[in-house]
Amino acid sequence: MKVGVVGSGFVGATAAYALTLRGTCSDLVLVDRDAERARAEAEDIAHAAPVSHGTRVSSGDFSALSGCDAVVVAAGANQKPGETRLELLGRNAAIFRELIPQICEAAPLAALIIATNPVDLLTDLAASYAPASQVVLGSGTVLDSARFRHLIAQRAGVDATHVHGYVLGEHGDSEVLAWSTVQIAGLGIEEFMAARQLPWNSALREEIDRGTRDAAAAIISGKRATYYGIGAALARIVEAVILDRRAILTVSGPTPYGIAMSLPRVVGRSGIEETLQPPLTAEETQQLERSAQTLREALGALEGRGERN
Ligand SMILES: NC(=O)C1=CN([C@@H]2O[C@H](COP(=O)(O)OP(=O)(O)OC[C@H]3O[C@@H](n4cnc5c(N)ncnc54)[C@H](O)[C@@H]3O)[C@@H](O)[C@H]2O)C=CC1
Ligand SMILES: CC(=O)C(=O)O
Repeated sequence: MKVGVVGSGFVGATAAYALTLRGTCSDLVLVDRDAERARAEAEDIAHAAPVSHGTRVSSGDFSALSGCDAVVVAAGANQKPGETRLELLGRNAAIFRELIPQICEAAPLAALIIATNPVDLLTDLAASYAPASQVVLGSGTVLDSARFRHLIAQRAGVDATHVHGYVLGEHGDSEVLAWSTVQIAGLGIEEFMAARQLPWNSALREEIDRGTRDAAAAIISGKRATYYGIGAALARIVEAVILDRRAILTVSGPTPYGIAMSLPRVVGRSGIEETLQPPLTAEETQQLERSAQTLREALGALEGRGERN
């Protein structure tokens, strides 16, 4: 299995490192318009291979992506403190117009896994710039769902891998924390906390909501970028695709709302194999519709400025 990473900055390099530590692929190639950066990151990550799974790690230009089964796309601008993800749209859409056709030409059989923000809109744009045969999906709210589960696990005092629950909609400020989907040991959050005699109330719920929604801004203000969480999430998504895991992940792709965003999906060799619609409360459904509206408006504004094509 061969995986490419285009954009070898904080996110791309960390995803490559996570893939190396997981032993997901035999070959990994890093590409960046800053070729020296890609070379240096590849060399550094390659030094982890002999003490992990022996992955062959290299760097190159687009032609080095030939034969890739999956390509992670993490090229483009990241947020500065105080900036929203949607504010990156114009800059990163311009990069994608040139970049996506080059990747698809070099690696026509690769599944493209988009991380660049705003990830839902760039997933939509990437799919429109790629041939119809190319699998394209976005990392969506896989990271947000992990943050949500982490914060719930802390309060519940259990292993986060045993906490289930989904963040849906935009990977961004309008995302929907679907509390009705949270399950621990087959119990809803309130039942679980009551069964363990742990405190649970609306203030704790609000604290988890804010902690999930504001996680990126809080990390960016402290260290300029987020990359460990998303690096691990991207490695997990790549693995689900190339190893046909049929994992349930909230990746971003087409929805009945007329825009790409996250819903729980079965992810395997052909990318999104199935989209699932959990039974949400009326309030969650409304929030999801508002999230879709936010994304449609942002894309409409880009089109209005003639910057889509
Ligand atoms: N989806 C998610 O959950 C997350 C997404 N991100 C997003 O990932 C993206 C990358 O973030 P960072 O790695 O922190 O930024 P970074 O600035 O560290 O890296 C971006 C890299 O892209 C490269 N690049 C730019 N244009 C290129 C092109 N045309 N061809 C090849 N390489 C190109 C740059 O040279 C740079 O090395 C941002 O848009 C950021 O917002 C970040 C964290 C989480
Ligand atoms: C930067 C970003 O999108 C995140 O960490 O969620």
